[in-house]
Amino acid sequence: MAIKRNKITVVGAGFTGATTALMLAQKELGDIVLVDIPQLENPTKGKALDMLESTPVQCIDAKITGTSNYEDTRDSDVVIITAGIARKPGMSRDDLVNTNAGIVRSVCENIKATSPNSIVIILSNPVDAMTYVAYHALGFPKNRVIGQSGVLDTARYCTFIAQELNVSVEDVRGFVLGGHGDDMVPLVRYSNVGGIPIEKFIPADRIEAIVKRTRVGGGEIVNLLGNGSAYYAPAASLVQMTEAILKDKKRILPVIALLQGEYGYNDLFMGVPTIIGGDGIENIFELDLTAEEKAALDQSAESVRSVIQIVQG
Ligand SMILES: NC(=O)C1=CN([C@@H]2O[C@H](COP(=O)(O)OP(=O)(O)OC[C@H]3O[C@@H](n4cnc5c(N)ncnc54)[C@H](O)[C@@H]3O)[C@@H](O)[C@H]2O)C=CC1
Ligand SMILES: O=C([O-])CC(=O)C(=O)O
Repeated sequence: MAIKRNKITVVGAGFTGATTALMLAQKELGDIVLVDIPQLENPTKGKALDMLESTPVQCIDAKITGTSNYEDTRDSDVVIITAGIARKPGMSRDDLVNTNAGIVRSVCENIKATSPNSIVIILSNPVDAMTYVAYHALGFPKNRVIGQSGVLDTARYCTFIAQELNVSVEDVRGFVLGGHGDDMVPLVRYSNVGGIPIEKFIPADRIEAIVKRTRVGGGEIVNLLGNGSAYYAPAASLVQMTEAILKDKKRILPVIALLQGEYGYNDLFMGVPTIIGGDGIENIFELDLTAEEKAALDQSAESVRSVIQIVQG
């Protein structure tokens, strides 16, 4: 039997989508189809061709194509949705909800028709609510609909810890729970450097500053860029999730999952630690939380719920 190459579709060929496509290719995770709207078909083809022409230089074997026709995405193994508008300084992610809900819904109808067996990763903001929209539009089992927030938020948190201690980022471990908003919950108690709790190294006021900076990490980049939002670290996060799926790595990653009783929440999409492998979300870990941590998570859950209510109409 011939061994099949992985096929990965990236919907939205803007900053995050194009960067993700290139990073996926650089890891040789499969052949990549980049999709955008018909009005942007030529620029999308141009970006894909430009990336493809970099492959001999980079010694990469990956086909990269651009299109606006979902037929070209047929039977993708993984579909990444980055389609939608991004915020500008002064806006919150929630300001994007109505526009992006319409976009994500229409994209998902196409994906459902052409790649019914795919695992779908959603990036478009406000991402917890967009993952809800995608889940309902796709009708796929919950393990195959995954939102990206925690990998990125954790990457920012770990960057700041490594900077604070001037140690390798490789030795920093931690994770961030909750919604992808300013009340997300970096879990200090479960964070360590080389296995040693960060509280042994970093004074409480500095930890508090790192937690605060993590919570507004997206906004910090938005303010610096001036005309859009982050894309390098978001793309790297999407690639890590895709690799975990396609290589069935069973990585422990914080992602947005449908909660049905976990942590006491029902029918809520929010960031929690999971096992990510060939079946998508293969398990959700329920951690013991202190009363303070649970109260912070409740507040984040409430924020997510209020945005989900907008898309419920
Ligand atoms: N969850 C997260 O951690 C993050 C989420 N984001 C979100 O990702 C989204 C994309 O961000 P960027 O790539 O920077 O924006 P961008 O504006 O550079 O690209 C978005 C692309 O989506 C395309 N698009 C719009 N409607 C479409 C449709 N119906 N079908 C296909 N493509 C469509 C646009 O033409 C554009 O090329 C935004 O909503 C942003 O807020 C960005 C970074 C991190
Ligand atoms: O901040 C934004 O609008 C984009 C995003 O979600 C992030 O970078 O965390």
